[in-house]
Amino acid sequence: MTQSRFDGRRNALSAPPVQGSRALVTLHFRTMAPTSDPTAQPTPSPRPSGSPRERLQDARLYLCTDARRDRRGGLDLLDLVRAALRGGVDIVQLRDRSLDVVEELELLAALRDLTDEHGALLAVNDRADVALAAGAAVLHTGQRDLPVPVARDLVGEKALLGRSTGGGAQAAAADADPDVDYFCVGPVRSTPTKPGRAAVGLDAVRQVAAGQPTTPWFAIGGVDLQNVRQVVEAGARRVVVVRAVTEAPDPEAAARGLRTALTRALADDAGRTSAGAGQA
Ligand SMILES: Cc1ncc(COP(=O)(O)OP(=O)(O)O)c(N)n1
Ligand SMILES: Cc1nc(C(=O)O)sc1CCOP(=O)(O)O
Ligand SMILES: [Mg+2]
Repeated sequence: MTQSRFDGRRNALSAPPVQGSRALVTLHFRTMAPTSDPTAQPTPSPRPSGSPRERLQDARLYLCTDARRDRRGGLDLLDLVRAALRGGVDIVQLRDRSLDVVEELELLAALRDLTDEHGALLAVNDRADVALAAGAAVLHTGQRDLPVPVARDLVGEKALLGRSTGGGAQAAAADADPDVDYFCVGPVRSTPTKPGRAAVGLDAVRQVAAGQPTTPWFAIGGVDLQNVRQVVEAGARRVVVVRAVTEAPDPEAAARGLRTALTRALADDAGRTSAGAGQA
């Protein structure tokens, strides 16, 4: 596992962190050890280079994961994320409220090395200060988190802002907001990963797709290999998953399988209908 330790100094080797109009946080990290497994085979990245906003346009598969402190008998966090990236994940979010800020920043520093190596995007959940400190490309907020204008003011213009919605008016508002770079629609199915949140169902996905949003959007909640085609047929072009990768016995194979299924379903759907043409 990569060892990244907080030392309060700027990492001269890394790209400068995204700066907000109000630079509340000036903490930076220095990577203390090689970031990749020297025995691992290099994986050619199919992902395009370009700005984070350009890469978001091409993103299809987004992984949220907790810190895997108990490992559940499987891979630790960095091995899991490395496997998921090899399998074709485009965006990785660390979502774990049990972490204190120092722990979260240490893990984010290591995750940033990994996502950078793979041309993927790193996302921080909820906290603008942590996103800034980690130099993450993406801050994701929900309906009960920082309001979008406040989040934008804190993280600055370069950062990508993601927003959770339950579809309907929330999705329409997110799509109309120029500060929202992407939004999510869910939970498509009820999920133990988000207890207490009622499923919005595939109808909500269909309704959002029918509105032909211009902002990139993802379906989330209970998405897996078995139902990803249905989700695409309902109009989604991108998906977020948690358990489908984090609880898989082979997370790399799981991510690759999802990616392949998504790509095939998208190609078939595009062949069946032109309604998807021009959709974000
Ligand atoms: C990519 C992505 N989509 C949705 C969520 C959920 O956000 P939120 O509703 O704020 O709930 P928490 O994750 O904060 O519990 C997300 N985090 N990421
Ligand atoms: C983190 C999260 N947000 C949701 C939303 O609807 O906003 S659903 C969800 C959990 C998705 O987990 P899984 O893929 O394991 O079902
Ligand atoms: Mg949140």
